[in-house]
Amino acid sequence: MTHDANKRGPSAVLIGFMGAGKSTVGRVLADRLGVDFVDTDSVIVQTTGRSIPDIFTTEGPQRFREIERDVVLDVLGSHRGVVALGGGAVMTPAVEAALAGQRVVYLRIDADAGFARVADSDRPLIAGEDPAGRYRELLAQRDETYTRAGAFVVDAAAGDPGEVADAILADLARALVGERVAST
Ligand SMILES: Nc1ncnc2c1ncn2[C@@H]1O[C@H](COP(=O)(O)OP(=O)(O)O)[C@@H](O)[C@H]1O
Ligand SMILES: O=C(O)C1=C[C@@H](OP(=O)(O)O)[C@@H](O)[C@H](O)C1
Ligand SMILES: [Mg+2]
Repeated sequence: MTHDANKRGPSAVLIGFMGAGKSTVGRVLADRLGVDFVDTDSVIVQTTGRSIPDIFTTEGPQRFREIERDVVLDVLGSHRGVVALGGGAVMTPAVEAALAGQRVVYLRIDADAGFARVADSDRPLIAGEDPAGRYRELLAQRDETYTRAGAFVVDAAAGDPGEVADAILADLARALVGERVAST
């Protein structure tokens, strides 16, 4: 999906799987751009007053996706800075549709590197049996959607979070130059 230079929306929306660094890199990117940063998982925690694992356990994954969809659509419609989505948000069709034409950055990570980053975390989708296998399987299922939704694809393991943010900035700058050339 390419982005539409004339469409209003966030400066950039980061998508990709758990551990890609959306939350970490997104904050650095926002600092560098001098704009606000919103992580939709943090908004979910703030608005519900509950942790993500708690919502998954007590309400179930489907209800989590509904809450997530409402928060993400609200943020995409109102926030002009950098947005980091939760890894599964794009799998909700209404979210993927809302991302059309936006400056969407797919932070791509391979299964080994990504799992190593989140193996010790409390992410509910890898809380059961065979977390490494589950991680690999889910990533394989989602890669096509991430690729379709992302206007830019950036290697999430290209360096430390600052270096990944710089790689995103370089891509955004190249696109900006392309837009100016196209409009002259
Ligand atoms: N470029 C990077 N290099 C090394 N570690 C990273 C990088 N980006 C993120 N991390 C680490 O990986 C873990 C997951 O990062 P996070 O930003 O929560 O990912 P996501 O939001 O995509 O799930 C955190 O411990 C974070 O510090
Ligand atoms: O991939 C997913 O379905 C999820 C990713 C998590 O966010 P991060 O991608 O920021 O880890 C969080 O939204 C929740 O645990 C579900
Ligand atoms: Mg995150």
